[in-house]
Amino acid sequence: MRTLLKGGTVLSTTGGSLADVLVEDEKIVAVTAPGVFTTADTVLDASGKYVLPGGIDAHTHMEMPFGGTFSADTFETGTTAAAWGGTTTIIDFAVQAKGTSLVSTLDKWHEKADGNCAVDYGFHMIVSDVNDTTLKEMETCIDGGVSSFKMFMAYPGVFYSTDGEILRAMRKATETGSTIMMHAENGIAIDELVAQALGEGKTDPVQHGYTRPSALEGEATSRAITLARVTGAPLYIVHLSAAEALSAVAEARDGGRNVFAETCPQYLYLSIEDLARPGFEGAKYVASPPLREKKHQADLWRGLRTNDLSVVSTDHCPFCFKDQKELGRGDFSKIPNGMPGVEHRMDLLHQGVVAGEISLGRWVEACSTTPARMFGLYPRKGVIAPGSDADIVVYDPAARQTLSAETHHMAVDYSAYEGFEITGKVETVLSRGKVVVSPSGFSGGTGHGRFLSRDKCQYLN
Ligand SMILES: NC(=O)NCCC(=O)O
Ligand SMILES: [Zn+2]
Ligand SMILES: [Zn+2]
Repeated sequence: MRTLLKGGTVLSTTGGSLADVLVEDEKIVAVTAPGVFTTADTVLDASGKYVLPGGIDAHTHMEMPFGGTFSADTFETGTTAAAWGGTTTIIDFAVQAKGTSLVSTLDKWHEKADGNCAVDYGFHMIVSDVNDTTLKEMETCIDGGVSSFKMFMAYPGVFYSTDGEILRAMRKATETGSTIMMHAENGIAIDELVAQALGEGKTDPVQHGYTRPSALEGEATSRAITLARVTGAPLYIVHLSAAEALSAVAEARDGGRNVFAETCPQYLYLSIEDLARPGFEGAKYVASPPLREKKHQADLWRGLRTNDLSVVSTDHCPFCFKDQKELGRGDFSKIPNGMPGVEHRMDLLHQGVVAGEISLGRWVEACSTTPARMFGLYPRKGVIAPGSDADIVVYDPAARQTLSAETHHMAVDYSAYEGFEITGKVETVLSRGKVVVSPSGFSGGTGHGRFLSRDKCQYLN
C-alpha cells in the first residue's frame, strides 16, 4: 500500500522545502523533489500545507492515580485526542506506588495501555521507593524498553525521594546509561508553606501558586544538577516553569553537562492570574509546578530559542472540574494536580512561530525531533526521512480555529485554553502509514498504537 503526499512544504529542524513524500505500508520510503512520483494507491494533496514529523509528547499521564482519583483520560481517549492534535507518539509515566516493585508497575501499565492506544506509546518509570530491589529492577525496566526514570523532590510521603535516595538512583543511571527525570520543587519547604497558609484560613486555588514560589523550583533544580554532577548521571528536568530554574539549567549546559529540560505550553501561555480566577475557577489551573507570574514567559521563550529548553511536552494530566477538582474546594492542597493539553501542544507552539518567538525548524525540533533523540526513538520517529516510521502531520498554517471544551476530544469537561484563537490546524495525520485523522474525521483505531521499546538518550557527552 503506497501513499503519496504531494506538493507540501516538508519541515525538519532546519526549516522547510517543497518536496513529496512517498510512504509504503508503515514506512517513509522516499522524500523527493516535487513530481518525481505521480501515482500511488492514495495521493494526498498537501499544497500550501506543512508536512512535518508527527509530534512526540514525552510527558503524559493517562489514567494516573493521584490524590484518591485518576486522571480522566484513558489510554484510549488520551491517545485519540493526541492524534487529533498531530501527536503520534506519547511517552507516559508508569507510577510505582511506595512498597511495590518497578517490574509489577510496568506490567500494570502495559495492561492499561496495550491494545488500547490510537498512536504509538512508550513509558518512563516513576521511582518513588528507592531500595536495593528497585535499583536492581531499573535494569529490568531498561531491558523492557524503559530507559528513563522520573523522581520527585516534591510531594513528601507520596512520591518524594531524599537527596540520598536520588543519589543512589543517579548512580544506577550512570552505570546503565539511563536518564533521571526530575520533578524539581523543594517539597519539604512547600509543605511548610501549605500548612501555614491553611492555618491562616487561606484555602483558595491561588494559594497553590503562592505556596510553591519559583525560588523553590530554582533551588531544587540547582540541587538536582549538583547531584547529577556528583554522580555523572544524565538529568532531564521536567515541566520547567521558572526563570530561576532555567538559569540553573543554562549554567549547567554552558558547562558541558548532560543536563536537559522541557517546558510545557501552560507555562508559556497561562499565568498565576488564571489560578486567581474568581470563585473556584482557578482549580482548573492547578498543576505543579504552578502557573507563574507572566514575567517568566519571556525567559521560557528565550530558553526555547537558545536550546536551554530542548523539549516541549504537555504534562497532560486532566482532572474534570465538576467531580475531581471539586475534591479540593475549601482546601487547595487537595485539588488534584494537573491540567489537560495533549491535544493542543502542536497548535499552541505553532502560535510561537506565528508570533515570531521561534522558527518553524525549532517548532519541529522541540515538539518532535528532540524528544525522539532525547528518549531513544530517533530516527524511527521524529523525522521525515526514508526508513523512518510514516508518522506524518499535514498542517494547514492558514486555517483558523478556536479551542474549546465543546470541540476538543480529551475526556475532560473544561479547556485550559477556552476561547484561544489559533492560527493553523492539523488537517491529516498518518500514524505508521495509516491515515488516522483527515478532514472527514477520525479513522484510527485504539488497537493501532504499538509499544515503543526505547534506547538511551542520544545526546550524551
Ligand atoms: N504536574 C502535575 O501537576 N501533575 C502531574 C504529575 C507531575 O508531573 O508532577
Ligand atoms: Zn512532575
Ligand atoms: Zn507530569
